[in-house]
Amino acid sequence: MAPRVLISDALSPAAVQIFKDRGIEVDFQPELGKDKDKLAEIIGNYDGLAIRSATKVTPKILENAKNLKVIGRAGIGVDNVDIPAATARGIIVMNTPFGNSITTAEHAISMMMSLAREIPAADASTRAGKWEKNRFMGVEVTNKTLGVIGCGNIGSIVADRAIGLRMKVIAFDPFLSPERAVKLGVEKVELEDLLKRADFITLHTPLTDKTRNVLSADAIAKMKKGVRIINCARGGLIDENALRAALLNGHVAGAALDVFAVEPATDNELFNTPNVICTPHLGASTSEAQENVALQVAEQMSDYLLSGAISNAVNFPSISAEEAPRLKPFVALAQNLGSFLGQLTEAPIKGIRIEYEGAVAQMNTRALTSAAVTGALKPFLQDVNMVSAPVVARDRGITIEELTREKGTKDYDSFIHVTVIAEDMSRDAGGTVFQDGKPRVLEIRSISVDAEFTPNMIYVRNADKPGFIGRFGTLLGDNNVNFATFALGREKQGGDAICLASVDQEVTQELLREIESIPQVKRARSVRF
Ligand SMILES: NC(=O)C1=CN([C@@H]2O[C@H](COP(=O)(O)OP(=O)(O)OC[C@H]3O[C@@H](n4cnc5c(N)ncnc54)[C@H](O)[C@@H]3O)[C@@H](O)[C@H]2O)C=CC1
Ligand SMILES: O=C(O)C(=O)COP(=O)(O)O
Repeated sequence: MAPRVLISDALSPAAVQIFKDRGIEVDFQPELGKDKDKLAEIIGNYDGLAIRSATKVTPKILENAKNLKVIGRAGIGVDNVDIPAATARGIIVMNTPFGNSITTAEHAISMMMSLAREIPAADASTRAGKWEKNRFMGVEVTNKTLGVIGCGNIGSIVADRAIGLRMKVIAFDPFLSPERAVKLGVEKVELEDLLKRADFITLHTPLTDKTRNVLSADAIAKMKKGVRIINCARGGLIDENALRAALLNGHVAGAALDVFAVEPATDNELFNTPNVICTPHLGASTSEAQENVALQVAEQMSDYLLSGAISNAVNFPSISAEEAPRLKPFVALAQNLGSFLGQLTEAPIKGIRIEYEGAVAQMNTRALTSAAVTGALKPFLQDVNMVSAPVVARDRGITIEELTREKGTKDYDSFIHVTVIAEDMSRDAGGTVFQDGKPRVLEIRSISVDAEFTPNMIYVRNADKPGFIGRFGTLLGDNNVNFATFALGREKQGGDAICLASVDQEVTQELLREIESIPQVKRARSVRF
């Protein structure tokens, strides 16, 4: 069945066409994001959800999103998505990190120029027939200092354009390297310094717990008198009450705001405050940017839903379209090895170690590790998947260790070895993918075997003594269970031995008990893949 995608925000219709061209069923309901009850009611029918900032993806929506695999944000900020809740449900969250950055930077510059020359107020007054030539006295931006808070993609474009306007640009961004600052032509400063020196301050950080209210009452008090503030990032970055007070007492000469603490902002105290310019979250609203982000998000979501390729996910490492088919059998191998060990484990798991040897060590091991952890946890937690597994493991105090050795110690190009450390004991198994693309288990408890993973298998630990195979075969025959394949391995002659048999029928607990009554058998378990 074709995957189904819901577009619940005003994306460019270009996205609809991409989904259709890729063979995905798409429902375009651009107003639905505003109706959270309706969204919660129908979200269960979709594999993908494409959004902008109007759709709030809350835990309640996610609870109903039983089939949802991917949320695609046609834009940058993902603060309207509960990422931990999406991750815990195994849902990929992806954005389009560059598609609207020039447009947003241009909006910030437009807002700065509008503030400097009071263009919106002058426009309204002129059209009202007032011709107030003496009322509006602007300021030049040339030679003024612009303070950029958050100098990432958008902040750097703003800095570049401001330098073109002959401004001096200072930037506060803990992650801005001194080399990058030199390259951009900005002076890297601390926040205090920026607040004291800037004539204009523009915000370009994401909204996080660290950046919320970065322009607090305290910060505003440290600014130069007559400062002008531009916010085209997120409303929560400024304490709106403190800003209003500073505008009213003249400490701040003006503020240009594209974003607000509560959106849609239809009733905000700042609207009746002097020297404020407002736009309704238009930072990304140009036809160029909207086309860019819509096309990109539709392609990314289609890639993921159709081939498992992942780009620009904020909660999972990228897997390119070329890499996805190559990685797929190794994902199956890692997951099956983890699953095999998870199914044998009875005591709580304390840790999982995954070792990669040879060519596989160069692959996307984070994705493979997630697959191994998924396999190990699935026997206990049905809903876990590759996206949620690392978080689920961390929340349960399970340590995940990943080791890579580019030079293999085995006779295979690639080898994955998984160890599940439980409170009672550790179990391990290793394997590879053969030329036929099928994963094989080649080692269990350091004993060599060679078996494919099939839906119904019996795993037996026994003593390497004559008589076991005959009795085992007879018992299965008597119970109408047919062997498909049969793999044996032993530590040494007469020592510990193992057997992994693939059978065509389901294996009952009763049959396992009978197998365990064969004198050479120490343990018999059914494992399913
Ligand atoms: N108004 C609008 O329509 C739009 C708003 N945005 C907003 O702009 C934000 C920035 O976008 P990009 O530049 O593309 O993101 P980015 O990730 O390229 O840059 C963000 C920068 O903020 C810095 N940063 C993080 N924490 C910080 C802190 N505590 N103090 C100072 N700097 C900090 C980071 O180091 C990074 O360099 C987005 O998160 C989004 O919320 C983005 C597009 C459109
Ligand atoms: O990309 C972003 O972060 C934006 O804020 C743009 O929001 P929008 O898609 O215009 O609702």
